Amino acid sequence: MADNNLRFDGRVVIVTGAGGGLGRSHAIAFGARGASVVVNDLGGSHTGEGASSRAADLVVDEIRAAGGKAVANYDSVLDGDKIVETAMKAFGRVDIVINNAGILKDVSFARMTDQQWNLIFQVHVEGAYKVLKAAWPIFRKQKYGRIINTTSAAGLYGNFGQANYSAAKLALVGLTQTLALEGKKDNIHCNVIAPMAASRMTETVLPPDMLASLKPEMVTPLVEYLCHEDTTENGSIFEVGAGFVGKLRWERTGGHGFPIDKSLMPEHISSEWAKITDFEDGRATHPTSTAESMEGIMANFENVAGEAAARPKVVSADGKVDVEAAKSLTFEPEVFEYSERDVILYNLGIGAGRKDLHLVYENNEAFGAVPTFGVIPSFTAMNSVPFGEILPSFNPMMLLHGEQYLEIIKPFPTHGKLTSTPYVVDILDKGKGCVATIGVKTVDENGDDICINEFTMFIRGAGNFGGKKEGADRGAATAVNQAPSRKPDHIVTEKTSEDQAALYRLSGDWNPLHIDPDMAAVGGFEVPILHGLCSFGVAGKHIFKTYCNNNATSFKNIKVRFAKTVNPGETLETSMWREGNKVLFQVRVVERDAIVISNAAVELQGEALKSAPSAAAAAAPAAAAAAGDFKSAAAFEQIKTGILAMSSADRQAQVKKIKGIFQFDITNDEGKTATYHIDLKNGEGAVGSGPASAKPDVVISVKDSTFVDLASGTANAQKLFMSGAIKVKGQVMLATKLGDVLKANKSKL
Ligand SMILES: CCCCCCC[C@@H](O)CC(=O)SCCNC(=O)CCNC(=O)[C@H](O)C(C)(C)COP(=O)(O)OP(=O)(O)OC[C@H]1O[C@@H](n2cnc3c(N)ncnc32)[C@H](O)[C@@H]1OP(=O)(O)O
Repeated sequence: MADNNLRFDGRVVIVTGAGGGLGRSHAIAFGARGASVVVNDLGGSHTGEGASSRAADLVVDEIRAAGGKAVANYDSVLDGDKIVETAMKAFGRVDIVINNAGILKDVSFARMTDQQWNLIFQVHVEGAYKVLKAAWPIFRKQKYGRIINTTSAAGLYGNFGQANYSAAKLALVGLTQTLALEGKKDNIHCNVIAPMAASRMTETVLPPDMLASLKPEMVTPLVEYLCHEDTTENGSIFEVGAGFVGKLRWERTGGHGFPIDKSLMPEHISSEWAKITDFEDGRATHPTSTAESMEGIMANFENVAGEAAARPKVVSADGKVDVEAAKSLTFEPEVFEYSERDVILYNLGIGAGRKDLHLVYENNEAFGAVPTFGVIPSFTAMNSVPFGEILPSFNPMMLLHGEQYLEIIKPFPTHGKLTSTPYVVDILDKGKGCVATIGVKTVDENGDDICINEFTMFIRGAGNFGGKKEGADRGAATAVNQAPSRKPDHIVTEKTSEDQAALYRLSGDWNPLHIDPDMAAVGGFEVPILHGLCSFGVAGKHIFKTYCNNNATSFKNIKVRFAKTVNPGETLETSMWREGNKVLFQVRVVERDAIVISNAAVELQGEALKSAPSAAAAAAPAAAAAAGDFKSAAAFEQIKTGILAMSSADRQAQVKKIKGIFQFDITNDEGKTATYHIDLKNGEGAVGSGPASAKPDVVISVKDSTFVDLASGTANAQKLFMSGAIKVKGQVMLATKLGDVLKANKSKL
């Protein structure tokens, strides 16, 4: 026997229609367990006629006699504010509302009058509304409220002679479910019960021997349980009576999706009727929200008949996947036209900021995308892959990005038009999920190859379709890339922003999983998660900075596995190990100590192979920089290697130590030369036109075809030069970078 430990001391309960039957039972039970009770009853008959105070008074007396606290209220539920006022006047608060009052006007639909219809709606629906409307602001303010609405089996299933009552009772289910959603954040819970009990109302529809066993006291305990402060149940429907308590939910068949590009005719419906109505074929689901209810409809958006009909069938009726048929499919190429704005947006989306001018400022000499940008043009190509057709069961909310491989063939221009064509690489059956890899080849306007991507998707719950478990070895794309056990050579830590996913999605991945809490909940996540490709970009940016001097040609390829999800706002820590021409890396979420990117590597090429520092190599120029030894061309080179490899905070600190006079002689195609100098004192200085007044420590001569004649208007030219608007190549880039750092240091420029 359970203890009587579900108490309601200090709580105030309103029970409507509490003069008899269920309401009386609820009121007495709450009174006995410490609650102060407002016993509302108009005192009318079960059909709504008459009014007397007696029914409510008797129940109040009963509660008081047992040592409880109660007051009577004789208002109609249509005056719900007066009932709530009674509670506030008598007890100063309201915690629980039990909408129990109701009447019947049973008559067959053929004979039902408007008045009979309207009256039932008034008492049941409008009455519940009025009481709740008055209590709601109190609940919200105190961040607490418990509501029970009372529906009926007649509402859930219909009942002969009760069209008005059935319709009104089902309205209360809708009211309950919406209030549960709206009240959740303020700790207001709302549930609905369909009781079966002997009462003045059921007397008219049930035989006497059944009524005897249907005591209201067998319903009330569920109401008490649902209204207790420890109960988390919210938005649920229960059937209760004669000692039975059960929860009710919706069930929907797997249904049938018709092609969206063909007109739908009743004959089509007829031909698929068996499937539309089959609850037993293992495809039925139990949607619990509007978002879940829409899943079937959303999945069907990709059901395009014209193209589908022309393609070989990949998934058989029994769910088997013909991978070879999938590989033979060809899909429409997608064009991605972009400008510097898109490059900046992408770089911002992966955490670049105003301090990374070469990533966010189009006029900066070194402006360009982090090489991981290569996933963006190809992402659009995913639009032409009919996932619903090639995967055994596809639900976009259950899709997680599993792995990514990107091979860079040619550096990306900062604007242009790229065309990407997808193809199926493999479809594996991993039991827990289906793992599908889609390749995408991207070419520029000349048809030259720019990059190749392989997107691997893990679709949870779509496995066990009898497919193969292992795919072929595809070199770097499937390399294991085990992180070494030694200490990382480099670690870069970066806190993502709470708005990271909101920003990243603007680069083309509009998946609602990353922005819409309801959709994330359908996928089983507490909050919208960060895009895998966003974390991928953040880590890629760390490697780009650490090993590549931000040189866009230094990534040959990059491969990652998304091992765990990341939430926007978490701190990503990239650990890096240089092994031959690879930088092996992994990413950890610091707050949860969880490895979120594993089995990852960047293969370096070109300059980066020569200059990419191991930990020891990086230390030497940094040490030189720290010692302030900048007065030789060699030391200047060290600045370049050492300082630019540092984090921006360290770099700023080092630049502050720089002393020296730097002179730049820039010659254009016509042989005109302009000279500028920077006199740095502790990292501060201004660009001057003409040769340095004292003997320069370093003279750098540069030829640049895009360099315009700077001989006139030097003050202006000087500004342009420092802003990077004038495009110069080679070492002058470094001067521009120094200029950036100087600006960041609030130099007098
Ligand atoms: C429509 C356009 C498409 C474009 C795609 C991009 C759309 C984006 O909007 C979507 C996203 O960005 S989602 C966010 C990024 N991704 C993630 O957060 C996924 C994180 N990973 C996980 O949760 C688990 O690894 C998880 C759940 C994936 C697997 O974990 P577990 O279920 O615990 O699996 P486990 O027991 O470890 O392994 C089972 C078998 O699966 C293989 N495997 C594991 N993780 C994998 C992964 N990430 N990718 C590929 N395969 C993976 C394992 O090797 C194992 O195989 P086997 O049994 O053969 O050893």
